[in-house]
Amino acid sequence: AQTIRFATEASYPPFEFVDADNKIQGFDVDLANALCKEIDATCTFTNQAFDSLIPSLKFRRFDAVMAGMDITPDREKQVLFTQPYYDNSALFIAQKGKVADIAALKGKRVGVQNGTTHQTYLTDKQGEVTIVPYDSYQNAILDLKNGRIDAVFGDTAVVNEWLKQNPGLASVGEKVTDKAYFGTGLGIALRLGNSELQGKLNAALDKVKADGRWKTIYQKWFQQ
Ligand SMILES: NC(=[NH2+])NCCC[C@H](N)C(=O)O
Repeated sequence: AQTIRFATEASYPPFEFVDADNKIQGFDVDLANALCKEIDATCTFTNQAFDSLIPSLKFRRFDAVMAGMDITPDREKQVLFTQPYYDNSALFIAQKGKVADIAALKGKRVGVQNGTTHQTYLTDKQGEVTIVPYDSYQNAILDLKNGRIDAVFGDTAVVNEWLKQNPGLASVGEKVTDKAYFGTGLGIALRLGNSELQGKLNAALDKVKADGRWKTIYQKWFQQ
């Protein structure tokens, strides 16, 4: 059977995280395994910095990136995406009672992970905030709790997870859905030209979406 080498950045529950046994787990991993089963492939997962995923994919260190990655026009110039496998949006989070709304973020320090759409959006659209880049969102949340930064900007599903774990934090303003930045959903990134693998994964996605497997995996990770 074919082996598909997946890479991710595993500090982003519930999409991907490293468990107590040092195994990479989460929605993306379960979905990837369902797709691989469908196409009779063996799948492996490795973990590395988010901003190095696309460059390493191009260098053929692995075959696919599944990392809660938004399908955006910018990235589509560099990689080939599957059809969307999850609808996405973004949300700000801060200490409860500290930031009234998005306008109140003016002049404040906002943490984002390097290489994310959140970082690009703030750079282009929120010139008045001070962007504080992190290697991982885990470290950004620690700094938010310690008061070193005023807010963090991340994917809505992940922000909701942080809210569950941290009663002292609250979301700020409405979800941000600007398609130019947050795209048309999350996709699996492949090398440009790898339409063979794209075709297989898209057909497998159609299957698992239609037969209820997608929903089962969704409920496991996104419903408490
Ligand atoms: N595994 C991760 N750390 N993912 C971060 C993804 C952030 C955002 N959805 C993006 O595509 O840029």
